[in-house]
Amino acid sequence: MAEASRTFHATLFSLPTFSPRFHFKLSYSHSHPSLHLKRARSVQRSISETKTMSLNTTLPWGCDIDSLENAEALQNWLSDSGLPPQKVGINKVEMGKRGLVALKKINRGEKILFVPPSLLISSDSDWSSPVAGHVLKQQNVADLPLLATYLISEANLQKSSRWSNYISSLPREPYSLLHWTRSELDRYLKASQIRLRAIERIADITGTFDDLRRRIFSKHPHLFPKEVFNLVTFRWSFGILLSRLVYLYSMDGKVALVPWADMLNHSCEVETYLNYDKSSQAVVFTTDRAYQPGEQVFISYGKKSNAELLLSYGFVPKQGTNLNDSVELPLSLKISDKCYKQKLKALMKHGLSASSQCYPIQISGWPLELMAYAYLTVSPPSMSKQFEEV
Ligand SMILES: C[S@@+](CC[C@H](N)C(=O)[O-])C[C@H]1O[C@@H](n2cnc3c(N)ncnc32)[C@H](O)[C@@H]1O
Repeated sequence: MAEASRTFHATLFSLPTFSPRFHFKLSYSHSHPSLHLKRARSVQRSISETKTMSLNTTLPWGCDIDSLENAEALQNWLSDSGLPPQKVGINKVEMGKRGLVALKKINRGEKILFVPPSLLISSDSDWSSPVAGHVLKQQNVADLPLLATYLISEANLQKSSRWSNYISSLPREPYSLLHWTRSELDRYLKASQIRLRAIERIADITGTFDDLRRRIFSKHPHLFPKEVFNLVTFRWSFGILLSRLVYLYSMDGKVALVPWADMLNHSCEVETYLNYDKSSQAVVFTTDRAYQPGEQVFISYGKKSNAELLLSYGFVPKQGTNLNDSVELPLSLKISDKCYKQKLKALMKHGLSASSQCYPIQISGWPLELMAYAYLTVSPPSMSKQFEEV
């Protein structure tokens, strides 16, 4: 297998998408999450202010999502390209800066959007520069790095790419921990597992880019000039993919960018996800509530903790609004326990160890396994016959 595919294996398996089915192992903070996430929210602003400067000068594509720049052009292009008339439109919103807002009354249980497959961007989309696509596919580059390269290649073509209007509407700087420096991660995510996952993710992306550069880009500089295909543009394209890709369960698990649908913001209160609807042959979602004209329409990006949302999407929901928020509690067996050996034997029978077993605690509850571990650790010697049952 190509090195790039291997390098990206880890990241692919923690890929966030707008789907509950891509709900991987949760990562929780050891310190009080609301404390450092509050800091993270404030640093998000100061970091994006400083970073936008350098990225603005480097990236000649995308837009500033604080404004509605390019939104009208996107909507016109989408309707010319087969998107049917919509009950929602892009507007400025309180949660998520830009979002989709109801233009008419939308009923509960109604399907909306209807994005046709011809508007989906996936690893099998046609390249405007077919030779570049062919070279990458010949080298068995995995889907995610392939898509990241595709996005840069099309972005660089500007008006000559068929995706020009879409790319112009993407954030020039996607909110993402990928843009945080190591000292910012260490400072603001101190003692949080998210810090390690963000460091790993940045290392994965850097490693994947280095591998592509060494094996492919440097050998075909006319197809992949380094002024265009570099770490800055890769961080941008991965930031876009990680915060916007959609997992389409009914399309055999295809992972794609879905223009228009990716303007929907997340709400912890809704339980509805994007999917391909075979009967309408389009990407839709079914509302789980009614919306009045002017109200922002939301989907769910999955049942994720605040830390996970910060890691993949660069935002933290308002304090106390996310019932899926969780913190990981480490439990361990004291070596000074009078029954250490017997208890360890009981734990090992269940594939557990004496040191630091971590369990998620949510507002709504905690796993039975946590209770069992805790019962065992506090059981007195008189209960030694029941250790294994616990
Ligand atoms: C799929 S895009 C949604 C559209 C995005 N607002 C835009 O203007 O391009 C995901 C990004 O939207 C923002 N977002 C989504 N839901 C949010 C929320 N509840 N609060 C704050 N930001 C949110 C985050 O920046 C996230 O990375």
